[in-house]
Amino acid sequence: MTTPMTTPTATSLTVHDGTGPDLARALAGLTAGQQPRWPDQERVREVRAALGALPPLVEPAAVDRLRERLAEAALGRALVVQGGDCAETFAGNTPEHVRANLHALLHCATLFEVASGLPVVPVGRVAGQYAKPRSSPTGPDGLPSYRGDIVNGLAATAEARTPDPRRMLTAYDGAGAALDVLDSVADATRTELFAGHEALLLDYEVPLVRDGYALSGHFLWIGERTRELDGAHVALARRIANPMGLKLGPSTTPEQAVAYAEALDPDRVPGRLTLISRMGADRVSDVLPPLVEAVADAGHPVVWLCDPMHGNTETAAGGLKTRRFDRIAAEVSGYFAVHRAIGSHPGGLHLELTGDDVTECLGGREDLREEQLPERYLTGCDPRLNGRQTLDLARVVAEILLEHSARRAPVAV
Ligand SMILES: O=C[C@H](O)[C@H](O)COP(=O)(O)O
Ligand SMILES: C=C(OP(=O)(O)O)C(=O)O
Ligand SMILES: [Mn+2]
Repeated sequence: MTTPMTTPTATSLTVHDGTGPDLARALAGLTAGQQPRWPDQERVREVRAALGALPPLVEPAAVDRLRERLAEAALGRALVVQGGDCAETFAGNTPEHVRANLHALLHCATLFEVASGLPVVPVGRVAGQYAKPRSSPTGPDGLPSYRGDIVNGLAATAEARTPDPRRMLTAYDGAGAALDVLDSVADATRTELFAGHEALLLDYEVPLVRDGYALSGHFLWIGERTRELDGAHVALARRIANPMGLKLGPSTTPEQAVAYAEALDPDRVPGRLTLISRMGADRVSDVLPPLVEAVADAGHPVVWLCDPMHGNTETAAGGLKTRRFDRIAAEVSGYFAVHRAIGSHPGGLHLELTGDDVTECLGGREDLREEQLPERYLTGCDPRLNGRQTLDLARVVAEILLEHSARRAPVAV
C-alpha cells in the first residue's frame, strides 16, 4: 500500500540573509509542502540566523567527490547503496547505534562489491535524517503528527507535538556528532563513507547553503511528497551543486520524469541526479520501464536506485506499520529485471535499515511474525530491516548481481 501525496501547504518561507539574494529570490513565495507551522516566527528567525553563522557540516570537496563517484554509477561502472534509519532521533544518536547502522550498510556494500566486481559507493541515511513528511497532519489520537525530532517530539502529548524551532540546533549538533562517527568508521575500515538525508525542512537546509553547496550533508534528496516541479524543494535543488536524489512513486509519468531530469540535470552531468524509484512490488514492472526509457532517450545520465521500502508499507493486525521481507525482495528483483530487459544499469538500493535487533519488518530467514512486532518496535516512523534481514536482502541482491556479472564476464577458454 502506498501512502498518498498530501496537498502541499503554502508557507511564507523567509530565507536567511546570509545565503545570498539569488537563493532568497528563487524560493520566496514558492509552495513548500510539509513544513511545520512554527508557533513562534521570531524564534525561527533567530535559529535560522544561528544556523547561518555556524560552520558547515560537510566540506564542498567531499560533496564533489561523491558526485564523481556517483558519476561512475551513472555510467554503469559502480553501484550505490544508501541506507539507515527512516527517522534518526536525538536519543538514538549514540555512537553505538550509528556505528551499527553504518556497519550494516558496509556489509551490504562489501557483498555487492564481491558479487558484481564493481566498486560500491556507500551513503548513510544519517547525520540529518531528522525531518519526516507525513500522510496526515494529525494522527488517529487527534494530536499533530510527529514530523521528526528536528520539528517536534514523538511522545503523545500536545506539548511534545508542538513544533519547536530550537530543535534545529539540536539536529545540527547531532548531525555533527554522527559525522564524527561516520569518519571514524570510514577510517577504521579504510573506505569512503558519505552522508545523505531528505532535504525536507527548508528552515534548516537553506541557512546551511554556502556558495552554492548545501553543506548539511553530502547527498540530499527530494521526497515523494514534496516534489512539485515548481515548488520550493525543486527550486532549492536547482540552486545547489550537491548530487541530488529524487524519489519517484507509481503515479510518476515518463513526461514528468523527463521534466524533473531537465530541471535538475539540465547540463546532463553524470552523478548529479539519482532517481530513486519506490513503486511497490506490484507496480515496479509496469511503471518503471517507460520512465527509464524516457529519461535515457532525453540523454540524462542518471543513477537509478530502487527504494523497495516505501511502496510496500502495510498495517499489521495489531495496528503497527510494517513491511514484509518478501515484498521488499520482490520489488528489488522486479527492479533488476526491468533494467536487465532494457539494458540500463541498475545502480543500486536505497534502504531503511538498522544494524540493531529490532522487530519492525516481517519475515526474512528468522521469519519474524506479526505477534513479535511489539517486542522491539523502536522506529520513530517507518519500519526498518533489522541487521539479519538486511543481510538476508543483501544476499538476495548478491545472487542477482552474481548472475549479472557471470553474463558480463568473457567466456574462459
Ligand atoms: O518515511 C517516509 C514517510 O515519512 C512515512 O512513510 C510517512 O508515514 P505516514 O504515512 O505514517 O505518515
Ligand atoms: C519519506 C521518505 O520516502 P518517500 O518520500 O519515498 O515516501 C523516506 O525516504 O523516508
Ligand atoms: Mn520512511
